[in-house]
Amino acid sequence: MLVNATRGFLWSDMETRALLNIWGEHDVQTALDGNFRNSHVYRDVANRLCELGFDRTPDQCRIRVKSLKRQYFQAKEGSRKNGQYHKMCKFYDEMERILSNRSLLERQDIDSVAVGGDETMDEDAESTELLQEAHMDGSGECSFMEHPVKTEYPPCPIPVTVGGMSSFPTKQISLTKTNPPASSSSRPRRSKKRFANMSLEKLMEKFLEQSMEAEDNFYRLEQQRLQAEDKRREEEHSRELQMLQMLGQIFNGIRTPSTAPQATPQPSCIPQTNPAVPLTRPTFGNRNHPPALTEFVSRSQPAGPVIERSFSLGTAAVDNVIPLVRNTIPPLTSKKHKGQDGRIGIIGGCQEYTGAPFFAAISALKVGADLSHVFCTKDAAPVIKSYSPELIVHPVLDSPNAVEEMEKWLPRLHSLVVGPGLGREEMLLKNAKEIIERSKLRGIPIIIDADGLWLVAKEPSVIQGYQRGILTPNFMEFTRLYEAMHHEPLDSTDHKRSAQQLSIAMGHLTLVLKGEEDIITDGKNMLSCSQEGSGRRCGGQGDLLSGSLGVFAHWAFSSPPDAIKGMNPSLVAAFGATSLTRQCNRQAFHKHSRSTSTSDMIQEISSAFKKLFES
Ligand SMILES: NC(=O)C1=CN([C@@H]2O[C@H](COP(=O)(O)OP(=O)(O)OC[C@H]3O[C@@H](n4cnc5c(N)ncnc54)[C@H](OP(=O)(O)O)[C@@H]3O)[C@@H](O)[C@H]2O)[C@@H](O)CC1
Ligand SMILES: Nc1ncnc2c1ncn2[C@@H]1O[C@H](COP(=O)(O)OP(=O)(O)OP(=O)(O)O)[C@@H](O)[C@H]1O
Repeated sequence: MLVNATRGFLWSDMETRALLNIWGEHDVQTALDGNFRNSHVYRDVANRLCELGFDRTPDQCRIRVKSLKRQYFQAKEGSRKNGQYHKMCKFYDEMERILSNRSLLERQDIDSVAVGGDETMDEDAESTELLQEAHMDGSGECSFMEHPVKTEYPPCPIPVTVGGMSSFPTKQISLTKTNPPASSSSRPRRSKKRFANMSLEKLMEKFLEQSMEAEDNFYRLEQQRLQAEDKRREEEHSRELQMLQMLGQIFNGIRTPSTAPQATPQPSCIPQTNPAVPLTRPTFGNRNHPPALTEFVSRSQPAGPVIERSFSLGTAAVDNVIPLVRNTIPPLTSKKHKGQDGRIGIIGGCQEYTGAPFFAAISALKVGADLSHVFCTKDAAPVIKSYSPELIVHPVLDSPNAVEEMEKWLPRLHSLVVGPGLGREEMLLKNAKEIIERSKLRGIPIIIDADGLWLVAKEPSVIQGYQRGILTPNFMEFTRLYEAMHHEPLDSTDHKRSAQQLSIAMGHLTLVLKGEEDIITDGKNMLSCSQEGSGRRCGGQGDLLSGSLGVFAHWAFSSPPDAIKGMNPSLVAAFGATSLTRQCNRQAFHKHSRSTSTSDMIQEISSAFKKLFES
């Protein structure tokens, strides 16, 4: 889902930051280096931006980057003179970070690279041109007098749809007229005279001030337009929900007794040593499916049109899912280096809970990640570290600059698991929220579990609509989320329907409702994993699931779409992780029966993985 439709030349700050994050990636910069033609690189940039929900063409990305570089180089040049101009480039710090290495190279290349106005010129040539434009020569003549600086605004008024906002300040319109680079012969002489007595710095300062003012106006208007759009979308969304609920009620009303859900829980498939003391947790609601290994649910019974449509999209054969998971698993070859098969981050671990982040992190390693990082509080770190020398433990979650400390690692992480053992302290939840926001900008798959779901119940917008987000609630957490989103008690007779409704309300986020059967849905398709486990419900099984899901999610999102037959990568990953968790539970139970603990299950990851995905 696109969070942001194309808006021509107007770029919001969020969109620009996302673009800069992608453009600043090492692989993008390397691809741009020394490539005369860069259209394929910008195609890739536009694709990645699209994955974050921003719809931009490769050309728009390239022009935006070019414009940002121009602003940066001008500000940098100005800054060299009086230390003030850098404040006038909104994204100065970001550009500085990205270009600090490149600019040296580019400066050396100035003489060797051809300068031209061609928009398809290669990256180095663009930078050279930008540097030259920003450069003021020794005679005191500013080069931008010769080549008036192009702003990112178009040469015509901007169409704004929100009422009362169609006219722009005259200053802004006059600025747009400086857009086309005029040749020195066609430049009006008058303007040169008018500026002749002004000092160079004053002139530049004036120009930049006007640019900033114009830019601010655009952003203000754009923000108003977006707010209006958001409001409209929210209204539409709540109308849809109302419809869905009404249809659900109608559907419940017309269901015949033979198709009504049966509330009687099915017994566990594993024989229990003492039937008088059942080991199974009481189940909630309908549990009436064949004892198949897996089930790809496609509803054919009468349902309201909305539900019917949603389910009709998801029809795949049961046996197709495990092979798809297999297709995502990277081969073990001697050609790879450490880290390539997965660097997973776990956000969680506080004074009370040190086991949960450990279980999640070590499970990620055992499934096949190369590196597993835990970001926890200061007092939890030595404890977690003492469990295993294999984990990289960062005691930063409660530090004053926690977000910056964690953000430093984001470019290196392939996926993030937020919540195991996080606790519910306000400050920790705030830091977790901020790091989720920043990870979203980078397109990192984010799995939210345990206390992370507490945060989502309080502030759903933190993850709502993010297509690489996966929620893994147990029944309690699910109820909390459902009621927060729907403002009414959960009807626990039909888990699948409720899970679908919640996924839709969360913007088609993938949801794994854990329980006697694990229900996986993105609101359109539904998978159910009822692989035989056991009746043993020791704490920490959910952590094993979320940690391994971090790895499967990274693999699934890095696989080409045809490897997973076009299926949503989150669904494939979730199916892999739930099958594995249940298989571990089953194997551990065979060895340890009632004493089975999560550590015993973790011991089984290797053979369970082999059995499910490599045999
Ligand atoms: N070794 C460690 O360090 C571990 C640490 N952990 C960490 O602990 C933190 C808190 O997590 P949490 O799940 O205990 O908290 P919360 O959501 O308040 O639920 C508790 C309440 O919900 C209920 N309940 C639970 N499941 C249910 C179900 N399926 N169906 C129905 N009811 C269910 C249950 O009700 P009861 O049966 O007790 O009446 C109970 O009252 C979190 O950070 C987590 O990661 C764990 O990972 C374990 C290993
Ligand atoms: N009633 C059940 N029958 C069989 N398996 C179950 C049942 N409930 C949970 N499971 C298995 O345990 C896994 C974890 O679910 P659980 O409800 O224990 O999560 P959790 O409460 O979040 O765990 P944690 O203790 O780590 O917080 C599920 O994915 C499923 O495989």
